[in-house]
Amino acid sequence: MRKPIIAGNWKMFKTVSEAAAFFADVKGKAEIDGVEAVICAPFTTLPALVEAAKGTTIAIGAQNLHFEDNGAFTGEISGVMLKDLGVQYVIIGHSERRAYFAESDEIVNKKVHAAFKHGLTPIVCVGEKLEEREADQTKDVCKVQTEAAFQGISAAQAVQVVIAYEPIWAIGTGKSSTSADAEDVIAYIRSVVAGLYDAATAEAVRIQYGGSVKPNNVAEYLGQPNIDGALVGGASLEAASFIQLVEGAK
Ligand SMILES: O=C[C@H](O)COP(=O)(O)O
Repeated sequence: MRKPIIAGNWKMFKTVSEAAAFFADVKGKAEIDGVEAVICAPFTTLPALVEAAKGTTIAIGAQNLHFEDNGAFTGEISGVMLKDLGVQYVIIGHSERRAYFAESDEIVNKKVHAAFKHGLTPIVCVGEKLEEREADQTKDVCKVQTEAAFQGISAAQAVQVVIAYEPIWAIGTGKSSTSADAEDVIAYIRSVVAGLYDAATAEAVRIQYGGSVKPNNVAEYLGQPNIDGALVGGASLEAASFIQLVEGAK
């Protein structure tokens, strides 16, 4: 039985005081039996959030990490540093990182290895561009990205990975994939994982949908047999909305 997981991706939003105020508002309310709630926040807010989350069921995640432990990589943050803070999750390979920071499938894979090396749970993003969707390449793109991300990852590690299927054309646009389309692609991604490992491993992996998920559509996605949660950008920024998203995943 896969536990539903709602992860907020704040992207480049919120100061430390804004993050603290948000957490005070969701504490207790976004803690719902049977649903895992995660907040993936900017690096600067992580120490305060990790501290605030102590004793709660809300997990804190980062939005990126470097694949090396340390070194001359100006501006980067490593898994060692995130683990040291008490961070539990890390988003890897978000389409914005792939598009604006030239993250290749190979880099994504190195980052997945780095996350496991430091006991962080990766949320690995895959998904197609609009032109790839229109060219009927959605499943091919997701297959290539998924297989690359899992390269060299053991079955014992694979079951811990959270995959986020995010069609790029649906991110921040208000144009969400239909729940049936998202289910179709996510079921396919699960079959790709089965091909890499086995049916039991694929059954255990949690796969989220992401792309214009809102409180009013989250339950529809989560109602699909293969959709185990959501990675949410815009609608995760307001406390009331984040609480509704977690409630909607029950
Ligand atoms: O990581 C989250 C996704 O990019 C979705 O963002 P959105 O919910 O604002 O469309």
